[in-house]
Amino acid sequence: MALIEAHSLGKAYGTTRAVNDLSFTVRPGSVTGFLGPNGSGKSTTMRLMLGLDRGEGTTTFDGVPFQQLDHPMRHVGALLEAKPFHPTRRARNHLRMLAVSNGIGDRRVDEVLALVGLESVARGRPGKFSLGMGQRLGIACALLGDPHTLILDEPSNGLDPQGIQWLRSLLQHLAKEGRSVFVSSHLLQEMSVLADELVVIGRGTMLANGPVQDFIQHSGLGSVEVRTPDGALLQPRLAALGAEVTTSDGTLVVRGVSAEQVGDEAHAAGARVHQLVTRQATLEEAFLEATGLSEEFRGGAS
Ligand SMILES: Nc1ncnc2c1ncn2[C@@H]1O[C@H](COP(=O)(O)OP(=O)(O)OP(=O)(O)O)[C@@H](O)[C@H]1O
Repeated sequence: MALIEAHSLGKAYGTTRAVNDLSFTVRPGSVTGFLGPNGSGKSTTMRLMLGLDRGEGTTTFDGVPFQQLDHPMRHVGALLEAKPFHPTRRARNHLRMLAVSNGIGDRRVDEVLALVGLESVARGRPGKFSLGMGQRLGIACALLGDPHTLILDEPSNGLDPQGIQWLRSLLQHLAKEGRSVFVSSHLLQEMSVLADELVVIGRGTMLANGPVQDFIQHSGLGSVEVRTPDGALLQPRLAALGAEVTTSDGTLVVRGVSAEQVGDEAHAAGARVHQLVTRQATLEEAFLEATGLSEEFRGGAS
């Protein structure tokens, strides 16, 4: 078991509410993606979960708050935005220091260095590491205690495409082993293939929480595209059902009704259908729709 339960998390900076009454659970065996626009409160939420910021609410790991865990690194592995590496302390020594203070043996240090692909630079100094190498060292720290729970803030930052694919397989593998993985990312395409569940926030407030597929389907942005020479027969029937219908190149683009309903109406109207395609919204489209009104920082039109 490795259940994370966050209850009524909240945090204000002066008069700004960065996080507002957030409650969610991260189930063992799943990757839960944490999405929100810039400045929506993701990093603050993760710090609150780990007791690194003072605020409202509680987070428990199998029922126990982070501060009350014996050897916390063995229970919860965390990667936060600010990397606390000493720039001149060699990577392996940094890991060894962490290991000793958490009762973890040297063998595990070498294991995690190999796991993140940093064996060849184990004696290198993080100050000279690229962004991606620093990120891999951060992931090694998070994995050091072989924890059953991971909280990772933008772990794919600075990773190249191979690195992102590697990280995806690693996190999915760890989740399959029964661990809980809570991970934030701005890479929505990546999140759509990585995550099972989502927590989506805007301006510190919960916008959606549940399976990725539900979030995409509820967006209302999916459509059914019908290629028909008899659009004039079909269109009014679909409109009468409440569908939103637009035409493009002899194809009706229908929103708000299912493919079955479109097929049935075409049959009833005697309209010939040459092609009928269901097009699902992308996670990016669903995310933009859900967070559109809650963006903290919005660029002007170019
Ligand atoms: N130390 C701080 N002092 C004052 N305000 C802060 C502090 N840290 C964060 N904030 C504010 O709290 C809000 C949430 O910030 P946070 O960094 O948690 O967002 P985020 O979702 O992680 O953003 P990003 O995606 O850009 O990393 C923002 O309005 C930010 O300006």
